[in-house]
Amino acid sequence: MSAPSTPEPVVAIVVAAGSGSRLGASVPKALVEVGGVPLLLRSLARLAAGGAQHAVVVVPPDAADAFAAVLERAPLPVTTVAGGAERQDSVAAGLAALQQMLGEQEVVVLIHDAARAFVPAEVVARVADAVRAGADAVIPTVPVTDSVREVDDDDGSHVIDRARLRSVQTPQGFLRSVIEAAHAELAETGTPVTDDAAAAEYLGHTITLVEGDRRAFKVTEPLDLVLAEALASEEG
Ligand SMILES: Nc1ccn([C@@H]2O[C@H](COP(=O)(O)OP(=O)(O)OP(=O)(O)O)[C@@H](O)[C@H]2O)c(=O)n1
Ligand SMILES: C[C@](O)(CO)[C@H](O)COP(=O)(O)O
Repeated sequence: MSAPSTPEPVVAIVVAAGSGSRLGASVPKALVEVGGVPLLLRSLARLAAGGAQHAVVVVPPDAADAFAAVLERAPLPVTTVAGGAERQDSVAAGLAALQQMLGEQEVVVLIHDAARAFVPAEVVARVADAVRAGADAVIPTVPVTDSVREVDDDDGSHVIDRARLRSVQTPQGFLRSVIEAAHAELAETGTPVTDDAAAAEYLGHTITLVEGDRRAFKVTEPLDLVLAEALASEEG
């Protein structure tokens, strides 16, 4: 009888290098405090509670000191690396840092937006479990609740069946070998994507959808902070 295989460790890449121009705060969005706690630390706590053992935090190159000061309070071991101009560049920087840390060791990688600071730990665990169960690429999604129309070239529009639509959240989970190869291919071909599942799909991998949660919303605009503050005070 062969010994049971050891499950791969879970490492998070938390992209926090965006400026948050739509939020319009005086500090990078990941450092904006909600209930007195920066969004970045809230995200890290959720990832740790969901099973992440280490995090690579991708930070804005011009704010490294401010991030280092906040990360002294991180709830799990972290490595920091400077991000790039687009989210995709920041993910690539995080993957390169993982390569430096781990060589070729296979791990489950959870790629998460720092701005999705209230993602429940159960969603994090659900994504990691699906990767461990053999899925190539796993994303949490929620149904779309508005009616949706697509604008046509002639200024008209037509309705889209929302029953078939899903909003995509993070963390998105992959075996490291899968997402590293995908991002390398995108860089080679200069192909832009808005999320990492699209990167994996570009290489032909199947995307597995798991149940997300409305609380994993992305803090993007000032109104989102109202909901964030309400969730923070509900938690105490
Ligand atoms: N060059 C970039 C751009 C975005 N992000 C990160 O990717 C996540 C999703 O991006 P978004 O929330 O849209 O953040 P911003 O790009 O900062 O927002 P905006 O477009 O309003 O400037 C965020 O956690 C953000 O910090 C990043 O690491 N590097
Ligand atoms: C990855 C993502 O959160 C999935 O919804 C999203 O694509 C990133 O946000 P952005 O506003 O497109 O940068």
